[in-house]
Amino acid sequence: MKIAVVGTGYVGLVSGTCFAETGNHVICVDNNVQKVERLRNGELPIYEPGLEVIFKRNTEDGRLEFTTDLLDAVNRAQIIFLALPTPPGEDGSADLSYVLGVAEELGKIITDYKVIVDKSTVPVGTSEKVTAAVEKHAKVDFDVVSNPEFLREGVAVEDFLKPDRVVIGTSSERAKSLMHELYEPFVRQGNPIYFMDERSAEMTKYAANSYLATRITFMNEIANLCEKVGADVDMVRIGMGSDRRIGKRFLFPGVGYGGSCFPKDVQALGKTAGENDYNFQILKSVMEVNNAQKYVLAHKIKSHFNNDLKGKRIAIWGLAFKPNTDDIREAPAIFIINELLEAGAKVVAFDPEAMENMKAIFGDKVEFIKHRYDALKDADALAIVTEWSVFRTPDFDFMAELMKEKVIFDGRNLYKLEQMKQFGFYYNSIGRNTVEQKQLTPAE
Ligand SMILES: NC(=O)C1=CN([C@@H]2O[C@H](COP(=O)(O)OP(=O)(O)OC[C@H]3O[C@@H](n4cnc5c(N)ncnc54)[C@H](O)[C@@H]3O)[C@@H](O)[C@H]2O)C=CC1
Ligand SMILES: O=C(O)[C@H]1O[C@H](OP(=O)(O)OP(=O)(O)OC[C@H]2O[C@@H](n3ccc(=O)[nH]c3=O)[C@H](O)[C@@H]2O)[C@H](O)[C@@H](O)[C@@H]1O
Repeated sequence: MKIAVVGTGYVGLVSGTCFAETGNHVICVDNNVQKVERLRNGELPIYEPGLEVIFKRNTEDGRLEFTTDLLDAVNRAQIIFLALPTPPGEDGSADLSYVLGVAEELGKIITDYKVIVDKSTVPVGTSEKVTAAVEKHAKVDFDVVSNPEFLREGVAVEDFLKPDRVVIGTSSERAKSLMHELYEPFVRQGNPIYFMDERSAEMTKYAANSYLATRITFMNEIANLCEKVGADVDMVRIGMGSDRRIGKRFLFPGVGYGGSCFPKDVQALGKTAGENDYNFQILKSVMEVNNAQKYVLAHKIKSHFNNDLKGKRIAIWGLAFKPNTDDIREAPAIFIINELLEAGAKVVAFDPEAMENMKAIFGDKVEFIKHRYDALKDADALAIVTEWSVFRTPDFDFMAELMKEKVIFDGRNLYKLEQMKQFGFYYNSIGRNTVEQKQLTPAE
C-alpha cells in the first residue's frame, strides 16, 4: 500500500518505518527542513532501540522516503497518517492547531479518495473537526479514521510491530477494509484489531494513558505511606501484583511519571470532563500527587543536608524521563535539578543518551560528565533518577572510593537494602526503610 505519514517525530518515524518494514511504500513528511535533511542522509534524529536497523533496510530498499513536500507525498499515497504534536494549550486542553492546520491543507490538495488517519492523541470529537477542516476545500471523497497509538518510547519498535491491540475508529466500511489490510501483518500473533466508532477510539487512548498514570500515582502514594509505617513497597508491590486481577506491570513507584504524554493527556482528559460538566475527581488528585512526587527526591536530599546545599556536590545518574530514550520532555530530572540548584548545590550529571537534550535546558549551570563514575568524584551524594540498566550493578567499592560521602538517594529502588548496608552507604530510596550509615565506635 502507499502511505504518507505527516509529522516525523517519535510516533511518525516509528510508524512510518514499521509500515515500510511490512512491505508498504511510505513517505514521511515533516516541515522541519533540518530533520528531513538528516533523515535523507541516513541519520536518525532520535534514539530508539531497534529503529536504526529497520530504518536503514527500508531506506536502502527504497520503501521509506522523507520529504518536506506535503503535496507530493499526498499525491502518491492512498492512506495519510497524521502524527502531529498535540501539546497542551494554555488552558490544559489539547492544542489541535497542528492537526487541523494540516487537515485544511489536505482538503486543498487531495484529488482522489484518501483515508486520513489521525494517529495523534486527540480529544473526543476531533475526527469530526478534522472532517470539517478537510471538507472546507475538498472536492473529492475521503474518510477520517481515528487510530490512536499505544507505543512506549524506548520499546517503540517492538510495541509497534507486535501491538497488544490495534484500535480503529471509523464508520466507513471502505476505510475499515483498507485499515484491516494494513494492520493485518502486525496482529499475526493473534492480538486483536478492535473496530469501533471514532469517539470511542479517541476516548480509549485517553482512558488508557490516564489509567496507567493513575496506577503509578497510586503506587507512589502507597510508597510514601510505606515509608511512614515502616513497610517495604517492593514487597507490597510483589504481593499485590501477583493477584492476576491487578497484574505485575506498571506498579513501580518512583519520582513521578514524566514524558511527553502522561502529563499532557491526564490534563487534557480532565479538561474534556470539565467541558462536559463532569467533575473527574481522580484525575485532579493524580495531577496533584504527581506534581508533588517529582520533588520527593530533591526534598529528601535537602532535608539530609539541613536544607543547605551550598558547597555540596550532588551527582545525578539519569536524566531521560525513562530508560532507553533521549527524550527529556517533562522529565522528573528537570524538576529535581532545578530544586537542587536553587538550594545552592553544584550539580554534576550523567545520562547515556539524554545529555545533549538536557544541555539545551541547563547549559553550564549543570556539569555534564561523559562517564558515569567520573560524575561521582568528590560527590557529597548521588541521586539516581532514571533506571538505565548500566546503573543496576555498579562497582560499589569503587563508588565509595570516589565519593566524598557514601550517600545515595535512589528514586528508582535499584539496589537491595542489605547490599547497601554491607557496602556502608547511607541509602534512601522510595517507599523503603532508609539504610543509615553505620557509625564506627572507637573500639571498632
Ligand atoms: N511520543 C510517544 O511515545 C507517543 C506520542 N503519541 C501522540 O502522537 C503525537 C505525536 O507525538 P510525537 O511523535 O511524540 O511528537 P514529536 O514532537 O516527536 O513529532 C511531531 C513532528 O511533527 C512535525 N510537524 C509539526 N508541524 C508539522 C506540519 N505542519 N507538517 C509536517 N510536520 C509537522 C514536527 O516537526 C515533529 O517532527 C502526539 O499527539 C502524541 O500525544 C502517541 C503515542 C506515543
Ligand atoms: O501516549 C503515549 O505517548 C505513550 O505514553 C506511555 O508511554 P511512555 O510515556 O513512552 O513511557 P512509559 O513507559 O509509559 O512511562 C511513562 C512514565 O511513567 C513512569 N513509570 C512507568 C511505569 C511504572 O511502573 N512506574 C513509573 O513511574 C516512567 O518512569 C515514565 O516517567 C504509555 O505507556 C504508552 O502506551 C503511550 O502510547
